[in-house]
This record gives sequence, structure tokens and C-alpha cells, in this order.
Amino acid sequence: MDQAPLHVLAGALCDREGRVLLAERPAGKHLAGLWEFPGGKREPGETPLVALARELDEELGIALVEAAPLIRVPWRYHERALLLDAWCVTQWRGAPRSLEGQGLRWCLPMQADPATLAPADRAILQALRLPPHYLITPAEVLPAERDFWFERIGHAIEAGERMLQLRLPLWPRESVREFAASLLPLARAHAAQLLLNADIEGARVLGIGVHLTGAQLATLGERPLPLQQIVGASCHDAAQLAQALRLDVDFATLSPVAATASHPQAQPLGWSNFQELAEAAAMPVYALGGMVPAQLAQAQLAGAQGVAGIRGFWSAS
Ligand SMILES: Nc1nc2c([nH]c(=O)n2[C@H]2C[C@H](O)[C@@H](COP(=O)(O)OP(=O)(O)OP(=O)(O)O)O2)c(=O)[nH]1
Repeated sequence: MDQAPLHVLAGALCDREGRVLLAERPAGKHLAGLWEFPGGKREPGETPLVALARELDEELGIALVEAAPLIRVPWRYHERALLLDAWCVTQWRGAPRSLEGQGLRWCLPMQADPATLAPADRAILQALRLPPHYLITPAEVLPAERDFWFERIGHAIEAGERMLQLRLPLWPRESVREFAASLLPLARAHAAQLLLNADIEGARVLGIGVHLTGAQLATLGERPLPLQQIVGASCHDAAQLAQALRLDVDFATLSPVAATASHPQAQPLGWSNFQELAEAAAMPVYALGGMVPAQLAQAQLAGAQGVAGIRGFWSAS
């Protein structure tokens, strides 16, 4: 019989400049030489926060003051199953120093190289990088409405939205690419991510992200873009989330959480099914379907990275 997974705490110390502290796993330990977030195994009788505070004290000589849950990543390294429980540590006392001879370095999450991290930490890095909102354009937008939507998306980016999917099924593919290219300078100036729906080749050429459809998930054999370009995937059940993980995507949307006008025939998941699926997925998951930005706190309580949406979001931004 499988043993219960090892419960491992990981603390992402976030400083005022938005940098996080990475530690090198010491020689002789499992995954030696790879970078990780400081932490370690929970001991019997400890709560997660007590275990995290102890590890941060032992490894870095700091006292934990404030931390919030970030993501829980179920992972398996050969025979070793673990639950990597990552917290965002926003306040501590003392200056972190290497007490176990481990290398330490501060870096912005966008500048960390995922290939140098312990494999399970890629999901933590994505959770640090990805924003709480994911906006998707309404499917019925016509090519004739281009200028209106150019302005609308521009306003959303200027208002602070950081990730947008261009899903424009009524437009010729070339027009969507041209539209994305024209939005890119503004998006880059604000560090906002643009994703094309399904158009892997367009995303490759433009150097932007792609959001994979369920049909693409089923047929692709590997991640379609380099790690520097973001890849999302539309999922509706555990099998699709598992396939998204095999393809090494950066995040998934899981839908429909609630009844939604765009997919009236789909059976809503509800928050409890959403939570079960999101917690079993080793990647950030956005709640999609009938969502409005005001549901962010509820979605995060259910283990979501954030909320994604079409109608409820454009009216708000
Ligand atoms: N601490 C930590 N461990 C991680 C991360 N990512 C990741 O895959 N792991 C794995 C590596 C190990 O298999 C396991 C944690 O073990 P550990 O060796 O750090 O635990 P510990 O500090 O209690 O060490 P020890 O005294 O038992 O040697 O989790 C991470 O970001 N932080």
C-alpha cells in the first residue's frame, strides 16, 4: 500500500521589490544542486505554519511573522510521494543567512529559470508569477469591432489586468495575430501577458503565450512552446488536468464552476468539486465559468490561483 505523502513546507520569502529567496539544495541531499524554496518536512504534531517557522529558523535564522498559503503541489519523485505546501512569507524578523551551507539568492520570479528549480517547484514559481485575474475576450466579438476592443483591452491593461486571452473565433487567424501584435507594445510596457487561443504557431511567431483547447490537449504529445512563453489549457475534469500536467503547461482553467451563459449546456462543478480537482492538480488553476472578480477570495479559499472570465470581467474593467 502507498504511504501517506510526506508533507513538506516551502516558504517563498517575498521582499519589498517583489523578489523571492531561492536556496540551493546542499550536496548529498535529494535533488542536490537544484534550487528550491527554503523549508522542509513537517514533523509529527506540528501545524504547517509551526513547521515552516521552525525550518526557516533552522535554515535561515529568521523568525516568521506573516505568511499566506500560496499553492499545494502533490508530487512524486520515484518512490517518494510528497505534498509540497508553499506559503508566501511576507514578514519576518532578522536577515536571512545560510546556516546550512546552502547557496542563497534573491531574484524576481520572472527572472528565475524554471529549469534550475526542483521539478515540483515549477508550479510554485508559476503561482508566484501568475496574476489573480485572467480575462478572456467574448466569442461573439466581430472583426468590425476591432478598434473598440483595442481600446477596451488597453484600458484593462492600464487598469492593472496582467493576463488576457484573445479568443476571437469569428476573426480570420491572421487578423487575430495582427491584433495581438498591435497590443504587444502596451502589454510589454505593463508586463502583461497576451495569450492566443489555440494558435500555437501564431504564439510562436509573436513570442507570446497560447491557451490550449480541450481538443489540443488530447492530441499534443509535448509542451508546444518554450518555457519562456506561457502555456495555459482548458480543463473540465481530472483526466484533462492530468494531461495538462504531462504536457508541462503553466496553468489550467477549470470550468464551469457555476452556470454560465457561454456554455449553457455544461453541468456546473460547484466549489467543492472545483476544490478537490484544483488541489489534486500540481499547477495553478483558475476558476472559470460564471465568475466575477468579486469571487476571487472564495476561489482562492477553494485552492484557485484566481478567477478567469469573459462577461463578468470586461464589465468591471
Ligand atoms: N524544502 C523544500 N523541499 C523541496 C522543495 N521542492 C521539492 O521538490 N522538495 C523536496 C525535496 C525533498 O525530497 C523534500 C524535502 O526534504 P528536505 O530534505 O528539504 O527536508 P528537511 O529539511 O526536513 O531535511 P532532512 O533534515 O530530512 O534532510 O521535498 C522546496 O521548494 N523546498
